[in-house]
Amino acid sequence: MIRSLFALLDPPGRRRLRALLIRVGAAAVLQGLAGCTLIPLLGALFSDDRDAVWTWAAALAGLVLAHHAVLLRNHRHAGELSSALLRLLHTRLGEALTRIPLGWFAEGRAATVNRLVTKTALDVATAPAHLVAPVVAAVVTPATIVVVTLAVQWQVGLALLLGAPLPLLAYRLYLRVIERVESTWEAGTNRASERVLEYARQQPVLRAYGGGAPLDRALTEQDAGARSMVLGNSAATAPLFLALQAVLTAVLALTVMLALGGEGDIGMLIAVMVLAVRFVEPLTAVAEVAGGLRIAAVGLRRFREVLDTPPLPEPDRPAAPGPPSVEFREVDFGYTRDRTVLRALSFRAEPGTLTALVGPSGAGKSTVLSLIARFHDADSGTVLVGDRDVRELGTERLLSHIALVSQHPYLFEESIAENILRARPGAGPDELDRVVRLARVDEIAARLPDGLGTRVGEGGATLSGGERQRVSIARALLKDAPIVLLDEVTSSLDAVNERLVQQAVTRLAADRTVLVVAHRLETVENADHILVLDGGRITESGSHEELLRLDGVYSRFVDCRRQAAAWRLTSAG
Ligand SMILES: Nc1ncnc2c1ncn2[C@@H]1O[C@H](COP(=O)(O)OP(=O)(O)OP(=O)(O)O)[C@@H](O)[C@H]1O
Repeated sequence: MIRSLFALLDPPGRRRLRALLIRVGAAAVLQGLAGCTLIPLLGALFSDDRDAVWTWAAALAGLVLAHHAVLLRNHRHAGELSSALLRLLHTRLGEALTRIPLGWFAEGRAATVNRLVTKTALDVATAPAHLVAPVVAAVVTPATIVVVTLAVQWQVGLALLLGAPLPLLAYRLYLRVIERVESTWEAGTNRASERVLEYARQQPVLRAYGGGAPLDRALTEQDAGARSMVLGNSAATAPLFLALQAVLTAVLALTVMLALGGEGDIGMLIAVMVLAVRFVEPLTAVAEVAGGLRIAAVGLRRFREVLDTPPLPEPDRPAAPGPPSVEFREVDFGYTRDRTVLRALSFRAEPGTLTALVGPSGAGKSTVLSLIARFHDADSGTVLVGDRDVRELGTERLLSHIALVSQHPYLFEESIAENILRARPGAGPDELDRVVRLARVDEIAARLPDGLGTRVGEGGATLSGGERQRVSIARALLKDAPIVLLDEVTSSLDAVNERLVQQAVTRLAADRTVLVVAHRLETVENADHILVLDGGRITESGSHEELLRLDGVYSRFVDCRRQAAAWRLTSAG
């Protein structure tokens, strides 16, 4: 753990930790030496040498005072190191989150990040202050006592030396048990955090369909994990304390035998007995903090897993893209090694055209968009934007050329205007006005009490799905990127909203290269090029008329949409 802390810290932090360890070591030596002065002190007492008694009593008092003075300073320094470490962990995590491939966040990582920032960072940061000192003392103080005891009463010194591995073995066993129960508990706690977030956010769905069951299950699983953690902890602590008591009992028995056999004077033997107790004391203290130490070590490993997640490789000098085409050349991709989602996918979208992606659910349409925006890199083949490999453009330059409008756009808990201005914070009121009109957000603002200044709640909760998508289209219009990746809303919108969203999409598409995961017939019919995806492959491609003539998957898709539209018209009528 100390090694991992060193690896994590910056040079000043490393210097601080090194200085703290040296001072903690010095405090432990002073503690050991203070104990050892008992030998001459008790010897002087029993031989009635008053001068020597005062001298050794003064030495003992001096060592105890020095030990406490160093401890006091250590507490202050450990506290400073902890707060520096906490800041560093938060900063490093913040930096890592901006570098990690965007696809990483799609895999339910919100609870993990939340836990790292709140609990795990504290567990790790407080480790040097509360946990490292007992560990260092557990090694240095007994070592000092062994050295001195070997010098004055070698039999007892040897017994201490030979007995020391027993508690160490018990400690290793303890760590192994704790590691196993800790990881089950941690996984359960993470799952419970995710379900709690879901429970708080998705109350309408839960009330409509019932089903607090997943949360109940997750909490039960977490309880079971916590129970096995407590049970495992006490089961593994017992052998540790037993080992310590065994060493202590053996040493005390040996001392008594030596006394009865007339070896050494009585004062020294009593002092050695006291030293034997002091020998196990720091080891007992470390057993008490071992659980916390383990939790901090596991926390540090979790931090490292996130901090060491490799970012996508970035070019030294990002290339400049040409006219905004998008091309896939023989692209294979899978989220996991064992499942390929896109297979040998090839197509080209010319600049200024609209390409519609259609196909059954799970065909890989959204995955195509995520590879263009480089949320992930292709496993093989090449994705080109502006006739350049996206890997040569670098993520920052690539994303500056792309506007993304997702099916469920996220709006921040701020006003509509602030949400739109995120695309270009320096934009003036005229520009804001223009995109608001183009995306038909003016129609939303007119109905709201504070117009564009109305706050929209977490995630845009106070707006409808269609309204949220119009605000996000305005945001994309303000960004004015030459390439637009659009995932159309699948949920059925009312007729007015549908018409307004369609108008907004048409204006966004003008003069841009658009790739749209299309669910609306009107969008598909107007596309320059249609790609039909099935099972990660393009099974049909061409214009609307060409594909209808094939009488295949596309033609069935169109029939389906027409029936749905007719049904909606009939039911509206
Ligand atoms: N983050 C992810 N991790 C693992 N698998 C994923 C992930 N995202 C999508 N998939 C899987 O990849 C496949 C393609 O998903 P994708 O979302 O691209 O399909 P789609 O055609 O857009 O579907 P839909 O129309 O339902 O949105 C699916 O089988 C899906 O389960």
